[in-house]
Amino acid sequence: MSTMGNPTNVFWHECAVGKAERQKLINQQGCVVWITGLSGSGKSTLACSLDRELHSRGKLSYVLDGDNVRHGLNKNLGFSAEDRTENIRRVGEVATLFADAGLICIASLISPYRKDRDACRAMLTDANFIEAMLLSELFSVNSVCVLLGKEAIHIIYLQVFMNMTLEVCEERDPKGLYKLARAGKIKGFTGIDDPYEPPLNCEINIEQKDGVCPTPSEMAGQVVSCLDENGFLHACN
Ligand SMILES: Nc1ncnc2c1ncn2[C@@H]1O[C@H](COP(=O)(O)OS(=O)(=O)O)[C@@H](OP(=O)(O)O)[C@H]1O
Ligand SMILES: Nc1ncnc2c1ncn2[C@@H]1O[C@H](COP(=O)(O)OP(=O)(O)O)[C@@H](O)[C@H]1O
Repeated sequence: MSTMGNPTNVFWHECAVGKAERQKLINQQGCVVWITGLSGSGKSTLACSLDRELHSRGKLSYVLDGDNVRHGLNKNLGFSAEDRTENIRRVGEVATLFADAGLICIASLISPYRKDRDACRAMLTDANFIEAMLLSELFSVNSVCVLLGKEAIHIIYLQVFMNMTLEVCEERDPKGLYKLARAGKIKGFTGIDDPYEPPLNCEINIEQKDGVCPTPSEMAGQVVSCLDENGFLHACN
């Protein structure tokens, strides 16, 4: 019998404490900041800087970094298209749980394929969220919470694109992986002989200006501003 696919005879068990109660307890709204980009584009650097900035603002966050998750939860996965899809799916599911717990979950993975990122966005979206998004064009997210009730916004997903050229990433090459990939010693390396599909729908685009890359704290500032402007750093009363 297959263990994959939709489980049969398995039922959802509602717990005594709901998301709204958890959020109220820790005075913040759970959401996911999903950072995508080439190896060497600065995903981990931004994740750490953002984590530190949120911590200093009294917000509880947690980083799920591709490299780190592949040491444990996903250590049975490689870099085939199927394994990358499963890697993204699992991290998306874990990020959903963290956000449901009320944390700001920062996921930083190459996540090269659009369909996998879209599947995560969909995982973190439900009918209430879509309704909230429509209303949020008229009101701030906090107003939307009030209008729709505390449970209205279940989970929010913000995608950050590290929009760095392959040349910049290859020049950095802190782990020497591009060099190995160019020498044919790593097969299927993203950007070299495996595709990276840039987002069409990211909320935050981080790029060089006049050939200069924003500093780690400027990159974090850009994300914090977006979270703040959209009300995610305020309590949802
Ligand atoms: N073939 C291949 N392609 C890309 N990256 C590779 C590969 N082999 C190993 N690595 C190292 O794995 C890190 C990327 O892991 P991710 O989980 O983020 O990848 S993915 O989202 O499943 O594509 C990546 O880390 P970052 O450099 O931080 O992106 C690399 O260190
Ligand atoms: N904003 C930045 N400006 C200059 N160098 C950076 C910046 N962000 C990251 N780096 C450097 O680029 C390299 C790759 O960054 P890293 O965060 O490890 O990327 P990724 O996680 O996408 O592989 C590191 O040596 C890091 O110090």
